[in-house]
Amino acid sequence: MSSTEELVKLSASEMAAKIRSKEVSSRELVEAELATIDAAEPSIDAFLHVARSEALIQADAFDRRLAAGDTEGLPELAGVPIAVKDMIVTKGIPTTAASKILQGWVPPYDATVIEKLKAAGMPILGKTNLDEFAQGSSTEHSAFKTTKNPWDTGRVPGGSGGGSASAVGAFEAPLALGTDTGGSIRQPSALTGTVGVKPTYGGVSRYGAIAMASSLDQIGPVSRSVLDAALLQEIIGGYDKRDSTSIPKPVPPLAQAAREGMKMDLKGMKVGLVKELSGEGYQPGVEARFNEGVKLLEDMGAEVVEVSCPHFSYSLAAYYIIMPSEVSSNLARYDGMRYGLRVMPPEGTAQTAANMMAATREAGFGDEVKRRIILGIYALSAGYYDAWYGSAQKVRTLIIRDFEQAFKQADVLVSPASPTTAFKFGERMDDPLAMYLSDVATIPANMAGSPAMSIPAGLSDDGLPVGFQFFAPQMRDEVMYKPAAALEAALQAQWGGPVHKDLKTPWLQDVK
Ligand SMILES: NC(=O)C[C@H](N)C(=O)O
Repeated sequence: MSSTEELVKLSASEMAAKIRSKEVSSRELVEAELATIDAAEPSIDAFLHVARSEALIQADAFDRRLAAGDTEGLPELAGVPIAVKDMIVTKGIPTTAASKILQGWVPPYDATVIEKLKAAGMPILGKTNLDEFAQGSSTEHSAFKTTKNPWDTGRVPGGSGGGSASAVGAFEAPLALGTDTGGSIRQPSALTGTVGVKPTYGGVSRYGAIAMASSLDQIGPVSRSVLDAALLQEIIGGYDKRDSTSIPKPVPPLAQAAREGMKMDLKGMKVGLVKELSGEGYQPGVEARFNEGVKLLEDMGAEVVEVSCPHFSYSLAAYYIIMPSEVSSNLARYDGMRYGLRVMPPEGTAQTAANMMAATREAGFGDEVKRRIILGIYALSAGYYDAWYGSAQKVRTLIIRDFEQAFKQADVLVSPASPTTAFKFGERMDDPLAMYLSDVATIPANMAGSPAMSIPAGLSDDGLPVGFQFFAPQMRDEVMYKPAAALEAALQAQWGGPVHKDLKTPWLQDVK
């Protein structure tokens, strides 16, 4: 039996191989991750809730199934534990969206992706921290705690899914689920040296994902390797009749594409460098690592061309009209009537339903959420609707056309995933625009509904991880997995292992 540290540093597919060869049980893996969580949480704070007993029960059930030889239909990652962003509902396990307004709510049902994880025999370790209702880029807007970046605990892990990214980055979980509305999987992955994928819109069911901006939201994988992300997306993806935007098509062969990529041969592939996603505002160390990555793609036989997507420059502005509009409508359901917090109006005020709702929302929502609800209501109000919301929707169409044009010139597009490395706590909290700009490179894919992913591209001059982003055409997610796996392999050959081999993990020292 390996030590806890050795075990938790394995990739998910390596863990799965050890389960199959009976070297470890699912229970042993869960126990190792729980011990790591206990040791890491005082410094990392990635979890809002650790589902200790549920995870052990699920692991034992899987181990019994394996012992009985009942393995039919089980995917490759069967038995491997996973963490889940607290934006996804889990039956019997508290789900808060990191908001006081949902504190204490225990969902009576599972999201489709959770049902699929359970069917795959994957124990759920717990629920990870996020910016309240997934609104933010640093996880500092959580109503409960701030998650630290394992590469420097004085810095943010990105957001909104900083909890999932840090949990995977700090070896508290081999895998996690996130949600990505404007970059909330990819930007935290870039900042923590993990792999983060936003699948095609409609490729993974949103049933049971707490709605932020429904036309943009998408659930996706966080992992420490490209192959692990592919294997996980194959498990959670596919048609679901309970999500009206779900695409009735099978999941593309993602793991096969990743394995193809690991052969490091990209002859015949055209890679498009997105001109608008570099230059001003991009940290020199980020651009340097990105350019080296592009060079490696070329060395493996890819042809690199520059493509222009002129309307990408408007995507942040249009996103900040469309997203708050949808937020203002989706968050209207938190009315103190049905679930979560209820605050009665102060004494001396009329005890009406309207006053109760106002008091509940005043106490239950944080400042960033209130800011977006106000922006959204304004953008949708009579007289402003056409000017704001209507124009933003037109920009969205132009962004979709930019992608269509670009994919005529290249098979896959690339850019840095985040213009900067991880920033310090507090640095962007008083300046919402600076915070919003963190997502400038990730938002275009959400606007177009197309798939995109970030993989580690090494460390910048400041010693912090840099994310390399790939974009693929809609419903062709496999197209990005091949070059991503190839680049990962080429980089690892250069570094002598995955990027996190250089991560100092003092919290693991005392874990037995
Ligand atoms: N959920 C996301 O992708 C959110 C994005 N970072 C935002 O603040 O809107």
